[in-house]
Amino acid sequence: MSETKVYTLKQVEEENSPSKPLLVINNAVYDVTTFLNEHPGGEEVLLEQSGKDASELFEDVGHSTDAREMMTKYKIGDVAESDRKKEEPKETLKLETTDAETSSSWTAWIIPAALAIAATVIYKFFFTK
Ligand code: HEM
Repeated sequence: MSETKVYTLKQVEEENSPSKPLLVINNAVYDVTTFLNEHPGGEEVLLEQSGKDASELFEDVGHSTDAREMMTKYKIGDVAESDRKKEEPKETLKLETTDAETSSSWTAWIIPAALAIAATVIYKFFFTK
């Protein structure tokens, strides 16, 4: 825990071995060697994912807060900025979504407003007759 290194995904793959299984979860690197026997989900799933990014599977299981606290003991480093793929596209998508929502909300205002004006004009014609 004291030493925090920066790993590229390639380095994780290379340093990973059956005697030293490494996992990438949410952009952090974990050495689960001493945790294999303790994992309530079994050592097999950890070994299967070793050397890889297991974030999705880890989140799919819905690990508890206890599990998340526990994993800090096995953290040996972080994934290099250049290899952190997931965060960036999400931010870009969020911005795009916000833009689309903003423009569609304007459209959503213009259509009812136009309908209201049209209705007023039509009613006025009826009342004048
Ligand atoms: C360092 C990383 C990990 C830690 C500290 C950890 C810890 C735990 C803990 C404490 C539990 C018990 C339930 C809970 O408290 O949520 C659990 C269950 C489980 N874990 Fe993990 N886990 C890790 C990584 C993974 C990964 C990468 C996978 C899948 C590839 C996985 C699959 C499972 C499964 C399937 C269970 C459910 C077991 C059951 O309910 O029968 N875990 N884990």
